[in-house]
Amino acid sequence: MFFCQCAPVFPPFFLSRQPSGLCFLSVFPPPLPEMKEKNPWHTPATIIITVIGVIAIVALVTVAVLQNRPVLQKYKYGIVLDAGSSHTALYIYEWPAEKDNNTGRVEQKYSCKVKGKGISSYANTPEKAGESLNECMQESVKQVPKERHHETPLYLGATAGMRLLNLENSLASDKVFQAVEKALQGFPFSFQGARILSGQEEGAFGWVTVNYLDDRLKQGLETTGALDLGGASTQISFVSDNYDISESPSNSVTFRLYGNDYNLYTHSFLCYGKDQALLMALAHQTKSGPKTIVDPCFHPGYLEQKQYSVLYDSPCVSARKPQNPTTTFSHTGAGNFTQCQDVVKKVFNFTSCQYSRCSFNDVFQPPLQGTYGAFSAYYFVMDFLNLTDASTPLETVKQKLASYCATPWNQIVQQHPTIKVKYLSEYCFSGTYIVTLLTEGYNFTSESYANINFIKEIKGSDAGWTLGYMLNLTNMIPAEAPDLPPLPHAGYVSVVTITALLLFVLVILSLFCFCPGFKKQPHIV
Ligand SMILES: Nc1nc2c(ncn2[C@@H]2O[C@H](COP(=O)(O)OP(=O)(O)OP(=O)(O)O)[C@@H](O)[C@H]2O)c(=O)[nH]1
Repeated sequence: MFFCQCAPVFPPFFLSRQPSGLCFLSVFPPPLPEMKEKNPWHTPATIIITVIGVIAIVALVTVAVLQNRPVLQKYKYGIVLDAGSSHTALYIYEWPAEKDNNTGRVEQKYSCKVKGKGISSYANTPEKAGESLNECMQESVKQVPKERHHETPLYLGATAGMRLLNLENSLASDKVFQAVEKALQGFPFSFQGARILSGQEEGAFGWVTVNYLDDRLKQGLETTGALDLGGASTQISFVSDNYDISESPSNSVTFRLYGNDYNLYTHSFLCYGKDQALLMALAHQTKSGPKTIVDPCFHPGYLEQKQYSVLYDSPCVSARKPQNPTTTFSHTGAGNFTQCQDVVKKVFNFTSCQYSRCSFNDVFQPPLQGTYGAFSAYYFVMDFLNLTDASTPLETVKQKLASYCATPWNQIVQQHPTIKVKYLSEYCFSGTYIVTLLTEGYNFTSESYANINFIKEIKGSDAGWTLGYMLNLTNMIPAEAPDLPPLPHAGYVSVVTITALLLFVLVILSLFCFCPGFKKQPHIV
């Protein structure tokens, strides 16, 4: 039977040979032989192994430390211009450069509100549409690091304002786009074109944005619906388990994102943004071409001279223009919420529905489901009215609106001296319109109204279609879930280091215990 020579190990441990011949690890030194032995640590093999071991441990620890050191992040960028009916906004998004095709989180780095009105308002002076973008674009040049300029995609998406202009005068719409494209090509970014988004795209990308920012897509959680109220159109998008696509295929958008399939219901109502809805409500009240209207949606004491030509300029109302009206009319307020709701209801058609169920205007809508994020003008208006708290019951919302609408105009102006008079005068109408659209239009009840969250942004990024649009065009959301390694990086390095250390100790022990080549007879001097 082979028993090893008891060889030296690292202090403070000692290997001592028992009478049976086996070696035992002990903290006590073996009894000194009567003969004087040469120090066994000084054998060449032991020294070489120890040095290699120490170098290996130092190397492993260095690698582990370096690997886990926070590295200076490099980012990539994307720019999207939201050319809306009321104004244009620019957004810069950034994400870690090394993760751009799957796991990296895209965040809004910067936003800029273009001065002036939306690009559709420049139909008669298209070159000014291009010029209007210069200030925000120049700021973008500073915001994006120079070395990234040429690879930063730049997109312009136009929504309902340009949809309406295109319907009304497609030549004028083309000229506005030409001017805008020429202006954007003058910047050092990778310009990817300017185009009108369909209402369906606007709704679907708004839904993608909200659910992406909430991390619902990556984690495969139940999604939240998206309610977007613009100036000229409004969108509703949600996933409903009871949505039979065959009933209305045009409202369906299907996605496969991170390995999950989504069948989204979405609809965009052109002319039902809050500015166009106000024009429709005014058109309803001026059908006969009166000189004065007493509008329940405006505060008592409000008085403004308005022009018929401006009111009926929009294609949403132009067909209803009264015959031979006077040039102007006096727009006065009565401040009555209930009567205002009656006026607002007139802009919807609730009577015709060729489907199993409808929202309004003969548009199919499946049963509402889950929670909703309501953004853009939903947020601006409800935030001003202090009605964004989801715990406020619908009845209380209506009461507060009634009290706000009844407040005299001069009092309102005094209470809010810094707010633009145009915005201020319209909050009574806008609030009433929002409540009516949600309850009478989309069929939210007192109960389901509590599922609506009025939001401006999520985790620092604005809610809206722009982020979803860019994520789609840059393929930033994979159809399949990325294969993630079973261990995080730090865990992987730790496991490797500990395993290597254990192996090293094991090798040393086995060398001395089982390898005859390493047997060393004590030198007797
Ligand atoms: N009170 C208030 N209203 C705002 C503000 N910004 C925009 N609005 C108004 O809110 C409405 C919606 O604005 P946006 O979401 O920018 O809509 P848009 O993109 O111009 O319109 P669409 O082309 O229909 O999408 C418009 O009537 C704007 O005039 C704000 O800061 N405060």
